[in-house]
Amino acid sequence: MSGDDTAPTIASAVCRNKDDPTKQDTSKDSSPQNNQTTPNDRHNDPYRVQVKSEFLYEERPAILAQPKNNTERKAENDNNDNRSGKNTKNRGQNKKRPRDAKISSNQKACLQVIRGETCPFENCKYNHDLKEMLANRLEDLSEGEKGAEWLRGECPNWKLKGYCPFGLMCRLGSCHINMSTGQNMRRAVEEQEQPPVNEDAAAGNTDDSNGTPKPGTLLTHQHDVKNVISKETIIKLRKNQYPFVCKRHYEVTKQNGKNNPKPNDESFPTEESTNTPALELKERKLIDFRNKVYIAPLTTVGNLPFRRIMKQYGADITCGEMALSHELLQGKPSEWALLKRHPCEDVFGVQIAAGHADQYTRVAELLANEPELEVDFVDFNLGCPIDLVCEKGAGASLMLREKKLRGSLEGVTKVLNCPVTVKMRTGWDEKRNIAHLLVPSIQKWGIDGISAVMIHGRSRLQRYSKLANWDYIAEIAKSQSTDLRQIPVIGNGDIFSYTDYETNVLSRVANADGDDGCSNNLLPTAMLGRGALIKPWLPTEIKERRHWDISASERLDILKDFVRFGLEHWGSDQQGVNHTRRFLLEWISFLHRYVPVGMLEVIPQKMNQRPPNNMCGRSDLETLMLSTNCADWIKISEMLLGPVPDDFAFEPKHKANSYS
Ligand SMILES: Cc1cc2nc3c(=O)[nH]c(=O)nc-3n(C[C@H](O)[C@H](O)[C@H](O)COP(=O)(O)O)c2cc1C
Repeated sequence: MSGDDTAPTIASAVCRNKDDPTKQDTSKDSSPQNNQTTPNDRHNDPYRVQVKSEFLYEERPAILAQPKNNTERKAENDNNDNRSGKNTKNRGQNKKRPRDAKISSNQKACLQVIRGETCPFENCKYNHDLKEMLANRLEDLSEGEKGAEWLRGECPNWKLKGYCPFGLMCRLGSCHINMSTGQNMRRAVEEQEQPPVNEDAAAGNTDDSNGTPKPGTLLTHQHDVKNVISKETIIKLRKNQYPFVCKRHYEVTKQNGKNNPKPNDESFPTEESTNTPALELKERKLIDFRNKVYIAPLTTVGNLPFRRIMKQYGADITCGEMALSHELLQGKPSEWALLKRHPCEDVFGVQIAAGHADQYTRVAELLANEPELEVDFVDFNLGCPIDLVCEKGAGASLMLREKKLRGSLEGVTKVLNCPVTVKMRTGWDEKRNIAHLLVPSIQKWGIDGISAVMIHGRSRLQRYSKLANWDYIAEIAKSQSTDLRQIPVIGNGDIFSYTDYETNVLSRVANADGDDGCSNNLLPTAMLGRGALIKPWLPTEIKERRHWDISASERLDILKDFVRFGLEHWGSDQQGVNHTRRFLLEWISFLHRYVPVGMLEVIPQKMNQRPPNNMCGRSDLETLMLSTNCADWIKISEMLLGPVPDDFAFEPKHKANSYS
């Protein structure tokens, strides 16, 4: 990754040495640190990050935004409530969603015009006047007083493919729009690929208000499902006409007794469907999880652009965000988009949550049948603690329903020829952990194709509070019968440095070879959750066994890459910019928790330690990146994506980024 310290406004504007404002950020020297720690007896609080005293300020640095007082906060909340139309038309919408720049229909280009054709629709509400649109076009993100200069000439689609399907709507379009005619240009690039983005999106043909595609629109910014599922399949799913192989489905549900489909159920097997030939079973592929860095599924923040960053920093295995089976079965593009894989993800899994065997099995059929969709493994979600998911019998509540779980695993493994993994918590309630009973049960079912069980070392009720219980994870790994095929166990929780990995995982893998007669199924695998979010370079640290004192400008470079990947993935028009900003801010709500190694009194920082709230970094940029204030995160987003509208607001979605 290139550390471009000279060009961007950002670097020159804020990346200064703390003592001498004229000096650039000198923390760029990122030589490996040894594992020396300096115990600080004076502040021996295990729940606080021990920061060197010179990095604690008494007077708030000018670079930081002033925190809001209670009156301002209340006014803002009231304003948000009004805007979201509380209890009226916007009920059910995520009220925390940032308010983005609105684009009227007239500002959107008609698809036909962008293509240089005549629009066949009489009442088309989109704009047909290229000249007018050109005159009213929003300026490039890199232009203007507060523009993100570093993006100049960087339309990612144009750069990569020689064509930007967003045409006039592209917020970086100066490089590919003929400014006198409004024509969207093409240029020859080696190995030119087909434009990957939907042209409906290019013309803005999506419903901005809630991100739902209009009828007939398949691909949208957020829901670009090209290379995931065919348009025909989506249509069949929406019309309830997908020809599931009900015979197998029937066999699976029959084992579960009471959940057999009723004769009137749409899923009840018909004469015809029970005669459908079984899917051809191919040889099952294997995945070796040992000595790998595996990025855990992470809803919202574990998106495709983030996973590309993780691959750059040494992640071996990646997994998509949790997808809900009933939404997949309804043919919802936004849900299918969660299964999208980037070519750099060489070992990629998808995670499915369902409460019933027939749902799991049907999704598996779709995964098996869709030629575009290539997944290396399918992960069962038995860990999601959210009420909405658990109430449907999915997520962590599936841990409590063994029969359903067994039927689901049998159904899915019969249909798929890729490995299946199960990710679970320790149990529902920490006082009654059950994973050490469930894992041996799964083993006894003798289902071929289950290649690993991942244990997040907390109960459902604990969510993210308390430390992950690694002793219990080791106990689970030893709980299986030695007479049967052993299922490998991967532990997960609180890995925030290479020493955490060595202490929690490697030492237990080594110790378990001991003479207590128990077999050792704990794999030497670094499964990262929040560690990857807060320190995306953590895979490198683990592989190189070092605490990396990465500089603020290097960290900014990571964010620049994310923005480039985001504009490529979500689109480079205003809506794509809005999505990219939103996901960037969600990520920063984790990233700010990192305290640079060079500022630490005691190395390494631990996941559960709360940093002091009066820290300043070694440069203004580092100080800004340490800020816990949303206003400062927005400021960072403005450096990267240009200014936000005046009434822009953001609140992070995930409570898991708290320290509690
Ligand atoms: C923001 C966030 C989103 C998550 N989303 C998922 C998910 O979609 N599926 C899942 O199985 N676990 C999810 N998890 C749990 C993680 O995969 C992981 O098990 C957990 O964070 C424990 O690891 P950690 O202590 O290293 O963070 C999520 C965790 C976080 C913080």
